[in-house]
Amino acid sequence: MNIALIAHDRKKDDLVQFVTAYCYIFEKHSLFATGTTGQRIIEATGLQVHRFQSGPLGGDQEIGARIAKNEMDIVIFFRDPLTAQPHEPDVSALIRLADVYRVPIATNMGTAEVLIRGLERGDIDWREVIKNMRQ
Ligand SMILES: O=C(CO)COP(=O)(O)O
Repeated sequence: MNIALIAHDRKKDDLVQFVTAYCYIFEKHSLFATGTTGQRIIEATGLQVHRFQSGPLGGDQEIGARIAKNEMDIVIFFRDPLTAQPHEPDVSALIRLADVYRVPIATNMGTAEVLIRGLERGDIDWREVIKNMRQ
């Protein structure tokens, strides 16, 4: 599965902790991230992560484009709801596209936990079926 990992600055420690804890699951999948988030994950875990641009420079839009092409299966996006983001329209657009294409998205650690355990159990295998149907 292709998994997008994104965190706003004040949530990056949480995401690094989360990915570290579930490293044994993440290592079985293809990981993508916005620039700085990806760098932090690589440094902390040694996992292979494809990095897009940093969020404010278009990284959210790049991930959104992958969703629109049905190339992203899961999005884990630890948003900071208490800090204004200069690229808020990009953030909204990414979340909107995940809803348009029914891509499972977690915007906080509580939901991410459920999502990643579901992934491990095979609850998200239907994504592979959808991808094969559209090919
Ligand atoms: O701003 C972001 C998402 O909206 C994250 O971007 P960075 O991972 O480059 O900090």
